[in-house]
Amino acid sequence: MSEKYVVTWDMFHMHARKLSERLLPASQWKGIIAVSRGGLFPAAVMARELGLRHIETVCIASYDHDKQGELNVLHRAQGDGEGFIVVDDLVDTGNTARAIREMYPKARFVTVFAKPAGASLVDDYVVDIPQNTWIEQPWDMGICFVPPLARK
Ligand SMILES: O=P(O)(O)OC[C@H]1O[C@H](OP(=O)(O)OP(=O)(O)O)[C@H](O)[C@@H]1O
Ligand SMILES: O=c1[nH]c(=O)c2nc[nH]c2[nH]1
Ligand SMILES: [Mg+2]
Repeated sequence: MSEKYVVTWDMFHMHARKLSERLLPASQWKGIIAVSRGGLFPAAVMARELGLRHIETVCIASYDHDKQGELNVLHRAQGDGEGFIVVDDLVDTGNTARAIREMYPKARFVTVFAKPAGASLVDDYVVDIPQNTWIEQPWDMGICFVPPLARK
């Protein structure tokens, strides 16, 4: 990927709150299925905002840092997703989203970020990101010392 889009915790929180607002009224939902691990972060914010306490996971992995491999489903919440919000942090190529859609055809599937190749696979998302851009999520970063420009 040629570009980077750095996400701070503050911005992530703000976007996840915006996504929650669009899912009102909360009474229509039985709970949330988080696509672990990335989806755990927005799921926590959404659960708080919508007053939902039934949280399930579907544990699916495909990337070794930025290299995509085969989809590996380690655990899945039961059912067809009826009455549930399925949330992931982002949709990129759409491979994960396609698998999720098949598993939970009746759920409302949302993400915080979406790149063009996968955007049409989700019911809603907050931020458009170009396809050539890697999203650096706040949980993958840390605060570090930056030497002053004039240091020898
Ligand atoms: O649209 P795609 O190209 O499938 O990519 C999107 C998926 O990739 C990342 O998860 P990853 O598989 O890296 O696992 P993680 O959530 O545990 O970090 C991200 O959290 C999405 O789930
Ligand atoms: O942190 C991440 N940033 C991305 O842009 C991405 N695409 C797939 N998986 C991803 N993980
Ligand atoms: Mg993920």
